[in-house]
Amino acid sequence: MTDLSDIRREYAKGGLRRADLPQNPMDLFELWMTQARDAELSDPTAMCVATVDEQGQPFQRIVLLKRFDDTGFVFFTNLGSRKAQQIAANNKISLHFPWHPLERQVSVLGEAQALSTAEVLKYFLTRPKDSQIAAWVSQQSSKLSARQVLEGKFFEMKAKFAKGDVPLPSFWGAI
Ligand SMILES: Cc1cc2nc3c(=O)[nH]c(=O)nc-3n(C[C@H](O)[C@H](O)[C@H](O)COP(=O)(O)O)c2cc1C
Repeated sequence: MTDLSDIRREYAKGGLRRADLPQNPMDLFELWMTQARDAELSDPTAMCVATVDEQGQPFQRIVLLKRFDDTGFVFFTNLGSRKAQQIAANNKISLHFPWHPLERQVSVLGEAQALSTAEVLKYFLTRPKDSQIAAWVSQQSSKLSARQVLEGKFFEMKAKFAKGDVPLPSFWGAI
């Protein structure tokens, strides 16, 4: 067994005092997100989303948080993906922000629900054109025979949508 027990450091950035906790935990999240951005952490919006399959087996993957407010946290994904399918069967999920360079982490428990197409479209239109095209190409959670297949599909779609706007794929959404 590989022994990593000699990897350790002091965690001395200071603790969390009950007196410093705001009434609404989202206010603290907002402050900590601002601090994570100010600290120039790489990917401060990256969070692990845990879902479970029919056997109750959890699986986690990174997604990017795109919005949050008192009603919840929003990320965008392929609606045919494993995560979307697992959420459709069991919408209990957990989010985790690993802000360990700041000696912090945030865990969120809750129930996922899909955003309306109108809300998804609003965000989709703000994405760079290549990201819009990538949404068409990425069949998440399925096996690829070769990387070139994916790249080939991307360039095929790029040519197809060279002129005009890229439409919102029906299989792309937000949770
Ligand atoms: C830094 C990073 C950011 C990612 N952001 C997203 C995202 O915002 N939405 C998404 O669907 N997948 C994102 N992914 C890919 C997911 O981690 C995952 O591989 C993919 O969504 C398929 O997951 P699933 O098969 O469990 O559904 C990201 C991966 C990395 C490494």
